[in-house]
Amino acid sequence: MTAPTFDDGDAIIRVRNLRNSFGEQVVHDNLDLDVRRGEILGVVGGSGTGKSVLMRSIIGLQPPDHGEVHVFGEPVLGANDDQAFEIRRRWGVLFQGGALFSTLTVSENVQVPLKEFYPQLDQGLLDEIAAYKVVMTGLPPNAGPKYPAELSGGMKKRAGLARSLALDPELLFLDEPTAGLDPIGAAAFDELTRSLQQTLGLTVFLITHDLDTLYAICDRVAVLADKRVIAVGTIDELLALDHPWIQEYFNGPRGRAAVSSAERAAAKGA
Ligand SMILES: Nc1ncnc2c1ncn2[C@@H]1O[C@H](COP(=O)(O)OP(=O)(O)OP(=O)(O)O)[C@@H](O)[C@H]1O
Repeated sequence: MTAPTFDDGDAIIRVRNLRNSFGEQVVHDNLDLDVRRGEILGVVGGSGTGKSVLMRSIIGLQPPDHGEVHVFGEPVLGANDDQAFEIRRRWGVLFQGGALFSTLTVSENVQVPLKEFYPQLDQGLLDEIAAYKVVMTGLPPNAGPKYPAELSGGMKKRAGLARSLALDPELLFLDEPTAGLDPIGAAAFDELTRSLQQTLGLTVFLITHDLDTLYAICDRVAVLADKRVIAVGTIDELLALDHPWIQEYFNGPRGRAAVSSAERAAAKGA
């Protein structure tokens, strides 16, 4: 199997020798990963391989046993409060399930990070920025005053995305953003992610089980297995590797269906 290369000079995220464990359970060991500036990197792996734990380690919510994590060239681990504040300001996170505050409206949810990072902003400006982010994610303007319970699953994801974009981040973390959406809703969310990434020049770290998403919008894919990232590359590069999980994942019935669907979409667009 071709060894993945980890010497990218323009890495916006750089993880080295990461180890995470919970009691006896070692989730990551000797894990390395580079995410290039401007790419959408899909992160895949079997259930429980530690995709979410990896994301939490990168954003500083899961202190590892050891290892190094640099984001924007700055060390995330061991950063003091001021340094952590400055780094966090530059990324947005959409957690699995959206993680909206149920007692706040969509607009108020979007304002949470704005108030934390820019407490001097007056209410009028906060409302204006929130309204802009709501519309930017394809929600109707009247979604702003609604509570999460009043939204469909797809609208909740968009509201979560609007909140993750509140601070105009350079880097976006998305944890299974299309989980639970019907195929049309999922495809629309993929399209939104791609178009925002292109217009805003974002880098996207995207955890997904959705093969259609990988084919539709990911520039490269990182595969988690055996407690580490076993390969990173385009889908074609991964398909050339002789690893059983990769072959089964991409060449199994769902993988083949995703290829057909991507080919149909390409033919339609041509
Ligand atoms: N706070 C925690 N305490 C104990 N174990 C944890 C904790 N967080 C995660 N784990 C364990 O770490 C492993 C990896 O979890 P993680 O949520 O990262 O998996 P995943 O690859 O994202 O899975 P899925 O695709 O099912 O969402 C799992 O076995 C999980 O039970």
